[in-house]
Amino acid sequence: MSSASDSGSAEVIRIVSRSSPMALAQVERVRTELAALRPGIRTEVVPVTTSGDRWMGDLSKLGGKGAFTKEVDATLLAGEADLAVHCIKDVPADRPLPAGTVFAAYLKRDDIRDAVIHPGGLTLDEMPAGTRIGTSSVRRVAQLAITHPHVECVPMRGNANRRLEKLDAGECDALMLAVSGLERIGRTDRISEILPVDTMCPPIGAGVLGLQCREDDTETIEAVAGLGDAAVWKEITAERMLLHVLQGHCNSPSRATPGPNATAASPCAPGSSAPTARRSWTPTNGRAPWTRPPWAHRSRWHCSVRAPARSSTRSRTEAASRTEAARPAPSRPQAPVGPYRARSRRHTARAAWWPDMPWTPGPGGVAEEQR
Ligand SMILES: NCc1[nH]cc(CCC(=O)O)c1CC(=O)O
Repeated sequence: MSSASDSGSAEVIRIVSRSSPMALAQVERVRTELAALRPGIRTEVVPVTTSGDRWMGDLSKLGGKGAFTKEVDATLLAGEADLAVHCIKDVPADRPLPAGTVFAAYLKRDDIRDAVIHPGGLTLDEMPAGTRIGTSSVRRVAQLAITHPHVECVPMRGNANRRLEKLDAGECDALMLAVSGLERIGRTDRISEILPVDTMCPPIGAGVLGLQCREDDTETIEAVAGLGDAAVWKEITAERMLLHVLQGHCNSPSRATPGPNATAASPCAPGSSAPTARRSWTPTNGRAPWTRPPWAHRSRWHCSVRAPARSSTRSRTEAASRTEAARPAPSRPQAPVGPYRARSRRHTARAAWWPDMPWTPGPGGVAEEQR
């Protein structure tokens, strides 16, 4: 937060976000809620264009990760803004938040479901074979392949307003978009069908906005923390932990049903043609992978629960006289076999920060509860 020298004692929070109509609507929600909570604080908007907005090709070719968040994070870290508003769905969970930033709050959750938009008002079941659904989402493509194999998915990028224009221009016959996003841009009138979550399981983080601050900016963190919803904080922490263990991201076919009663999650579309569908976590070692990921021995988190070293029968002196190099390497858990093992090996370095990501400290005592 910064004090505006020109307006006396008034405090200003500069809010950075993508510049799409949906993102700007999200910022307006934050400004309205903040105005009610902290009427003394002024807000300014800093819109930025992200690489995800600029690149109209396949998102996975951009590295697929953080395409909608990188430039926003950079603006926050550069001190050109004090608060970033992100769709949690777009924030990678297979890596930590950019160093020096934290989430101060997750807002109350919106609708988590996906909608179908067909100009003639048809539902998926009513659509003739070969109907072209405009979506580039691996998750949507994979699930449609199971439930509605008669329709065809065609790549479709651009912000939601732009996609609606492309639909009207005949680039596809129907669209799939998040209900929450359509609510934000005021276009729920275009919805022809809302899909239940067991037909189209939502992505991790669906319908949730996160408020990200610099971690040393306690003033802003304290100012906006009150906008957060405690139940959503728990849901998002659990969901992002899951995505982290799967090493998934917004362009991998992982799905989770969020909500207080939902704990189930699965990689979608086994056997689907989506290349990342191979990233199934089906345990090959008879153990649920999230209980102890194969790289967990690298982490402080796991160290703290590691079994004590086997007691030695050698005398203390004998043990002490042994050189460091001669000491046997600490035993490590056997990695599971199969593709999961190959992957975990490759990601060992990145996995070293495992304990930091999901346990991002939160304000208002939530962090205490998490530990
Ligand atoms: N990557 C675009 C994006 N990021 C978040 C949402 C929807 C809103 C949300 O779930 O928060 C959308 C649009 C869409 O999927 O239709």
